[in-house]
Amino acid sequence: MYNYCQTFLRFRNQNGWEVVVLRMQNAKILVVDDNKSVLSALEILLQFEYKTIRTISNPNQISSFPDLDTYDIVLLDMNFSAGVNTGNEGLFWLREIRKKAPHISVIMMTAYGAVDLAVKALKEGAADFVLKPWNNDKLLATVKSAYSLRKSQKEVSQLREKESSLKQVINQNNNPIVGNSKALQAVLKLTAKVAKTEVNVLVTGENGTGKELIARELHRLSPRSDEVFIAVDMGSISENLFESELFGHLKGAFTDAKEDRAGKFEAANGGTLFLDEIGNLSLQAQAKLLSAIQNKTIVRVGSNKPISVDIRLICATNENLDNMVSDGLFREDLLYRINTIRIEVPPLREREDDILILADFYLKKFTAKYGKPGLRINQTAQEKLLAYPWPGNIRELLHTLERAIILSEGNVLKSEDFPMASGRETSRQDGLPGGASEESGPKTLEEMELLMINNALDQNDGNYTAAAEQLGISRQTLYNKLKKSKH
Ligand SMILES: Nc1ncnc2c1ncn2[C@@H]1O[C@H](COP(=O)(O)OP(=O)(O)OP(=O)(O)O)[C@@H](O)[C@H]1O
Repeated sequence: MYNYCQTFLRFRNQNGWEVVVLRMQNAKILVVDDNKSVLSALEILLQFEYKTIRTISNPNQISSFPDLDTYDIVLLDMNFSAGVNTGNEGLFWLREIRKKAPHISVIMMTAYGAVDLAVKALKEGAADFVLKPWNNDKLLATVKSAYSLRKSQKEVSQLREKESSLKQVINQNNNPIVGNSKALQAVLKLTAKVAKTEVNVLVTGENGTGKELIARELHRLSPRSDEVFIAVDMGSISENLFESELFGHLKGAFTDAKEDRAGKFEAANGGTLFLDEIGNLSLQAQAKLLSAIQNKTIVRVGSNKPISVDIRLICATNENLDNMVSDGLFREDLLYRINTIRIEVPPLREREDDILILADFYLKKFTAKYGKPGLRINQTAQEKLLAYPWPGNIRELLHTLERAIILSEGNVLKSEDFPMASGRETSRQDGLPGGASEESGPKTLEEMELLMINNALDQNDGNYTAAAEQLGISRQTLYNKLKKSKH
């Protein structure tokens, strides 16, 4: 009696009876042998374990065998013509199968004493071989491991497929870079030039100017564009999570480490890692980052095993890192590492030519989103948009438009639909915000920003998140600006 114990599941039902269920593998197996009794013996043996068994006695049928590529395993005899023992026929058919369906695991069946032939077959891609006459248990074990191999190959290829579609989704840039100004065109030209290289890039500029868009463009135009682009906002990572977020951790390394986890460096391996708000890093975190960049290796928290990583690094900041270096707040050696090429994205107020083009782009986008086709911006409103200094840059412009479109009732957006807090034109026509007179009003951009922040906080009952949202800046930036104004 064969040992079928792995094939059955035994359990007791609610009446206490032992129930035995046949556990069948969903595999499809094809057996090719010119000896009919071999075919029936193998069919009987295998049908207890595997769902689909087909047999053919003439190998010529292999070429025209329907849905061959849906099979998982082929058990293939090495010698077909009676009296011929060279095994060449078997090798020929092995090649044919591998040509038509390279993923199939082929197990060769060879006569005792023909092991050298079997080795030849292994070199040509066979998964394994069994000697005839076979031992049932051994044959079942061989088929079982060939099927496990086949299953894991299937899983790997499915995972690869999923990975590649995920990469496409992650890398998909639904936000094109819009604008015609000379300043933006110069930035795009430099971006395209630098993208082809592997150098580390530092993208600088005020909040909302499009630094992340430029970083994505650098990746899109780079030789790594088929790999992932991973963005990390350093402003939102707390000091004690920095290491685990970036370098990963082992299970049990700290209280919340319930399982091993790869960090962003490993996730970005082969692709681009974008570290936004790099100026927010503590000196301690800067030292760890520098070591990872210099050595091109990371060590997961709780481990001492270095892991090599291959990433292209892009950093961004709205801070003046040179000043931070002078003030001892940023490591000079780190700045030197991340700063091979610097791309400065100009603020929107310095590229006025882009304002109406951007407004038109986002008008189309939001009118489609909110089902308000045909909405247009009238002349005075356009002039107001052009005159406003946009301290929150493009992010503020698109939030302003979105709000105006949501609240609009007619077909035309007028000046009063854009209640900006302040601006060159606004201050002339509508008076300064918060009742400030021209003399007592803010004199510098920083003062104006502070006034706007305070107004937004008032309007949102002191809620920082809502105020930041209204101004089109991140909560962290709002904090930074308030902190700066107190010094
Ligand atoms: N040239 C542009 N064309 C179209 N949309 C733009 C452009 N520049 C920026 N945007 C949009 O403005 C928003 C802010 O851009 P982004 O996040 O790239 O700015 P940022 O400088 O990285 O901001 P932060 O410093 O706050 O991280 C995004 O929604 C982006 O799609």
